[in-house]
Amino acid sequence: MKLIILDRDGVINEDSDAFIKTVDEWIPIPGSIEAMARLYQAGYTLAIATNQSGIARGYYDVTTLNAMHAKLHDLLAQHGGKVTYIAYCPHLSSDHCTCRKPKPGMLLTIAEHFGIVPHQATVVGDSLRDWQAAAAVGAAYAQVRTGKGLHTLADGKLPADIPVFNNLAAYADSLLGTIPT
Ligand SMILES: O=P(O)(O)OC[C@@H](O)[C@H]1O[C@@H](OP(=O)(O)O)[C@@H](O)[C@@H](O)[C@@H]1O
Ligand SMILES: [Mg+2]
Ligand SMILES: [Zn+2]
Repeated sequence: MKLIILDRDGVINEDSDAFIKTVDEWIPIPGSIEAMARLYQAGYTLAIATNQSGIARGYYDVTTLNAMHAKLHDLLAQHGGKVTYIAYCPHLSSDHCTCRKPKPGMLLTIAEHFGIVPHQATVVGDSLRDWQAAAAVGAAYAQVRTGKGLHTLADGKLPADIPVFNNLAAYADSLLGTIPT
């Protein structure tokens, strides 16, 4: 199985330091929906592992989160794409859960769901904690410059050999060997 586990905010959709609190604030990064559709049509299975501490903070609830993901599913369906599994962590760091990135709990849950070992997956993220979660289970990792990506890269804590892409579309182009349009 070719499994790609995507971070959500800053990779698929625009991120905000004020959190993405409503369906209207959930806005796809240009090219990301199309990139996910191309990956799906090329035989990749797509999943999402996303921290959503905004739930614990009371900024939005699970019903709103599900409405954001319904919007994502609809957009993907319109483009012939699909995301098969969405894992989210609703907790705060102080909750000491096992699912909040940088812990790999969501990656382990996703891998178990698909019956694979986690190191067979590739994680795509914009934040250091996305890489840390991937590294914890030996999964491959690709960094994007969107969302908090440039800030993450400027921090200089990512290993120098991590592949970096301008956005999810560029990652898909690289993986699929397509020439950017
Ligand atoms: O990038 P993913 O994991 O999909 O989601 C990140 C979001 O849950 C939010 O995560 C928060 O981090 P804290 O939860 O406050 O540490 C902040 O970085 C927000 O800007 C961001 O929107
Ligand atoms: Mg992110
Ligand atoms: Zn959690």
